[in-house]
Amino acid sequence: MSTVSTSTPTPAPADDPLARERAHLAASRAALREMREEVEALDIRDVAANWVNAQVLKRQIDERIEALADLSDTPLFFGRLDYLHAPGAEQAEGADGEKFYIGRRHVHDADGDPMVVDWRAPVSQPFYRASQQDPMDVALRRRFGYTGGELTAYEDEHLSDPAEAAKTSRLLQREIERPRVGPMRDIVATIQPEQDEIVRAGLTGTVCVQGGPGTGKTAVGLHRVAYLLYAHRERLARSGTLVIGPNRSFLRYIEQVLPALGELTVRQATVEDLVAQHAEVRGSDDATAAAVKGDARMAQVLRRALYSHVTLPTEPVVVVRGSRHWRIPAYEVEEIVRELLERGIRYGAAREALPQRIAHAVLVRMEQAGEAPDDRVQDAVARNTAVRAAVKAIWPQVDPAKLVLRLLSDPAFLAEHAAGLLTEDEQKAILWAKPPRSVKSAKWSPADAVLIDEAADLIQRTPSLGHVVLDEAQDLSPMQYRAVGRRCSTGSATVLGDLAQGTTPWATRSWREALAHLGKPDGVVEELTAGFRVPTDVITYASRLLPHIAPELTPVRSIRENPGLFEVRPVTGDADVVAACRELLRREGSLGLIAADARVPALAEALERAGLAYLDPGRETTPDVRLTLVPASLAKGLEYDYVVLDEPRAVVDGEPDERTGLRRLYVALTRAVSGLVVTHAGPLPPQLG
Ligand SMILES: Nc1ncnc2c1ncn2[C@@H]1O[C@H](COP(=O)(O)OP(=O)(O)OP(=O)(O)O)[C@@H](O)[C@H]1O
Repeated sequence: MSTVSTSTPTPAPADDPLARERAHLAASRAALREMREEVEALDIRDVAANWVNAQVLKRQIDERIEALADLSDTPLFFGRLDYLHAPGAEQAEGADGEKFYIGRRHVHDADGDPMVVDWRAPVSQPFYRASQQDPMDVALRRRFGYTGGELTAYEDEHLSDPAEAAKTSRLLQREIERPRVGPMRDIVATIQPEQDEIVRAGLTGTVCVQGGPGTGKTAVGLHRVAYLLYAHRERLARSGTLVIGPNRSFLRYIEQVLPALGELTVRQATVEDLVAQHAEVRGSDDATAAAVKGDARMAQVLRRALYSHVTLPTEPVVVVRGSRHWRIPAYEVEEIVRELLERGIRYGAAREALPQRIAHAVLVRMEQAGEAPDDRVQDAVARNTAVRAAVKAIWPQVDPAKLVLRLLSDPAFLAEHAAGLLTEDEQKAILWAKPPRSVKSAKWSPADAVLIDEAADLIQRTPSLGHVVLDEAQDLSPMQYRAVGRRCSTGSATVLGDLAQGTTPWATRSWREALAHLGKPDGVVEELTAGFRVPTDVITYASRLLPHIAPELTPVRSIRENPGLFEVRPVTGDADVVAACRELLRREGSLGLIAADARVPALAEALERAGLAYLDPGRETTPDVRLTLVPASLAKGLEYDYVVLDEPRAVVDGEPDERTGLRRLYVALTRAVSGLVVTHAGPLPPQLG
C-alpha cells in the first residue's frame, strides 16, 4: 500500500495524480451544483393539476434540493475503484467503464454520465469488502484523505498484485482516531467488511446484532436504513421506515447521520412515542409492577379480558321488514359467532363482520321464501335495529384504554382473566391502590401505555412499516418488543443491542427470546467484537465487569492504535472533580462528566461555582462549550472524546440491584474515545479491583 499526502492543497503539476483527483473533485462539485440548479429551476405550475398535488410536488422538490446540497465539510467522494474488467452498467447506476469514484450520493455530468457513484450501488461494494484474498476483480482501491474539505492525500491498495502485502490503512486509522465534536457522524468512508455484511443484508430478513460498546451497532443500523432505502426505494417509500432509540437525547445525537447520507424521510422515535397515541403518560411504576406489566403473559391476560366481552346469544334475532318477520334462531347466531371467534381476525373486524353475517342468514331465508333480495337489502338488514341490538349485546365495542383501566382497578376482573397466568402477588403488584375515575384522569405509566397499545392491536390491526431499526434493544420488555413487532409485522427489522448493557429489571436475557417476542423467530443473530470507540486500556478495565454482568459475552477488542489516556484518581471533593474536567478541557474534543443521577445536582452546582459552562446530554457541543454533564441513566449510546467518571460506587448504588448497577457502570465506563479519568472519594466497587 502506498500513501501520498500533502499539507498544502495548492499547485501541483497536471500530471500529478493528486492534481488529477482534485480536478475530478472540482468537476464533480460543479456537476452537483448544476444538478441542484436544474431542480431549483423546475416550474411546477404546469404539471401540478391542483393545490394538493402542487404541495406534494413542492415538498418533494425541496427535499431533493436539500439532498443535493454540497456540504462543505463532507467530501463528495472518498474512494475510487479501478476494476480489472468493466462491470455491467446496471451495477453502477448506468455508468460504464472501469473506474468509479465512490461518494455519499450519485453525481452525474450534463450528459448524464456518473462522476460519483453512490456508496450503496452494487459497483461500490468491493470498496468495503475486497481483500487480497478476494480482490473481487478490483485492481486498485484508492482512499482519499481530506483536510477541511480539501483533498490532501490518497492511499492505494493494489488488490490483485500478489507482491503487495495487506496492511492497515492509515487513512482509515486516522478517521477512526478523529476527535468527536458534535453529534454522531456517518462512517460511510470506513465501513468494515463485517459491518458491511449487516448493512447490505437483504430487506426480507430480520438481523439482530449483538455487539459490545463502540462496536458500531448504531452506525451500522443507520447505514443499513440508508442502504435499504436505496436498494428498495419505492417499496419503502410506500411502507415507511423507522429508527427507534432509547430516549430523546440519544435521538438528537444520531439525528443528523441519515440526512448527511441524503435520507430525509426516516422517522425517529422512542418506544414511548410509538405507544403514546392511546394514552398520555404521566405516571410511573415501581420495578415489580413494571416487570409484571412488561411480561408477555400480559398479552394473554388482555386477550382473555377483551374476549370476555363476547356473549353467546340465547335469544333469536327477529328482523321485521314490512309485514314479514324473519327469525334467526339463537343456535344459528351462535354458530356465526363461534365461527368468527375461530377465524382469528381482530376483535373489531369480527365485530364489523357480524351484522353482515346475520343479515346474510336473513337473506338466505328470504330467498327460500321466493324473494330476490340484492346487496342493498343485505346492507339494510345489517343496519336493522334488531340486528344492531343483537350485535351490541353479543359483541360490544370495547375501548382499549378502558379495558386496561378496568384490569388495573377491578381485582375480580383481573383475577378472572389472570387466573393461571399471574400469581396473586403479581396481580396485587399491578392493581392500582387508588383507582382513577376515568381514562383521562388516570396517571398512565409507560408500561400501561404499552398494555393499551397491545389491547388496541387486538381490536384493530396496527399498520406495519417496511423496516424498523431498533437500537439499544436489550432494555425492552417482552411487551415492548411486541409493540415494536406489530409495527413491522409485514416488514423486517434490524435489532441492535448488547446484553451486558441491559439496565432494566426485564432486560433481554437472550436474543432468541427477544426475536420471538418481536414476532421474528427466524431472525439471524450476528456478533460484532471490534471496538471503534474505547481505547484498549479503558475497555480492558471496563471488561473486568463482564464476568459479573454477562459472562457469556466476548470482551471487545479495541482497534484504536492510540492507547488513550486512562487514570483512576482518588479525590477529596467535588472541586477535584471539576479540576479533572478543567484539565481534560485543555485537550481537543468533547468531554463528558458522567455521574450517578443522584450526584448530578451537586456536580452541577460545583461546575457553576467554578464558572465552567456545561450542556445537557444530546445538546450539540460548540467550540466554547465542550463539556456535558451526563446522568449515568442517560449515558447509553452516547460518546465523548474524554470522560470523567465520578464515583463508580455511587453509579452502582443508584440502581435497585447490584447486577444492574454494575451494568450501568459498564455503560458509563465505555463512553470515552480518547481518555477516561475515574475519580472516587469513596472505595471502588470490588469487581473493578
Ligand atoms: N467502521 C467504522 N469506521 C469509523 N468509525 C466507526 C466505524 N464503526 C463505528 N465507528 C465509530 O465508533 C463509535 C461507536 O459506534 P456506535 O455508537 O455505533 O457503537 P455502538 O456499538 O452502538 O455502541 P454502544 O453499545 O455504546 O451504543 C462511533 O463514533 C462510530 O462512528
